[in-house]
Amino acid sequence: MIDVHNLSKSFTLHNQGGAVIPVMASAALHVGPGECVGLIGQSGSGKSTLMRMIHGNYLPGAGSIRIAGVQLAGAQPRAVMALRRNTLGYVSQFLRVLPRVPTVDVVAEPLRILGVPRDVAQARAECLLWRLNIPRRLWSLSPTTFSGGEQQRVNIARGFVHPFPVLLLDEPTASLDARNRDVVLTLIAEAKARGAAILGIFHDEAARDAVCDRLVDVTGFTPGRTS
Ligand SMILES: Nc1ncnc2c1ncn2[C@@H]1O[C@H](COP(=O)(O)OP(=O)(O)OP(=O)(O)O)[C@@H](O)[C@H]1O
Repeated sequence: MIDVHNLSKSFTLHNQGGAVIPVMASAALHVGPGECVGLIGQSGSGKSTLMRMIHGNYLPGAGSIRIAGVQLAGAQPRAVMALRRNTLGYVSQFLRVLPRVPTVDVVAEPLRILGVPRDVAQARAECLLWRLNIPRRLWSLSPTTFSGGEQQRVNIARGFVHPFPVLLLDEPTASLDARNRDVVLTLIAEAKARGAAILGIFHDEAARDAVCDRLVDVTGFTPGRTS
């Protein structure tokens, strides 16, 4: 489902004399259906950069990224958007929403975009908000004023509302208490059970151990490394 081959990435710092910073070379990984793979490696080793390339936010310098058979590296923006709509879910730590949109609509939106009827999409959104312990009185309000943990849970609900075949999770349990962390781990386990391929960054080792089948150390993709 996720196949990365020979991926390289450098950043060019245009505001610092065009300095080129090589971050990654010859990166390779595979995540199959029903599998959760955790990215590990010291701070600055390139975990987020790899995740952003796989989500299509950063362009790789070279190499191949196939998501459910679709070549992402070099794909047209329209193809990337279609992949994100149907196949590739992404849960980041931070919620980005338009102001004044009610929480339940924020969560239901990925389903609405796919043409799911409003009542069905809202019911699924409400179920996730309930499971993630977002109080019902907040469902009709915009999440822009919610606490950090509440916003993260809204983001998780939005990420899990459609049964994406491929999921990218960037610190999905970062600011959650133990009770909500367990809910998220259950959602991940359920996604694996229905066959989703999941790639995650989890700084919380207990969470990582609970859901990851394998770990990939991105330090092994540091440019100039001989191993
Ligand atoms: N947009 C960018 N422009 C320039 N350099 C960048 C950019 N994004 C990341 N980098 C650099 O790439 C390297 C890898 O960063 P990245 O955020 O991927 O590491 P990480 O392993 O996710 O770190 P952490 O665990 O601290 O979040 C760092 O040296 C960082 O400074």
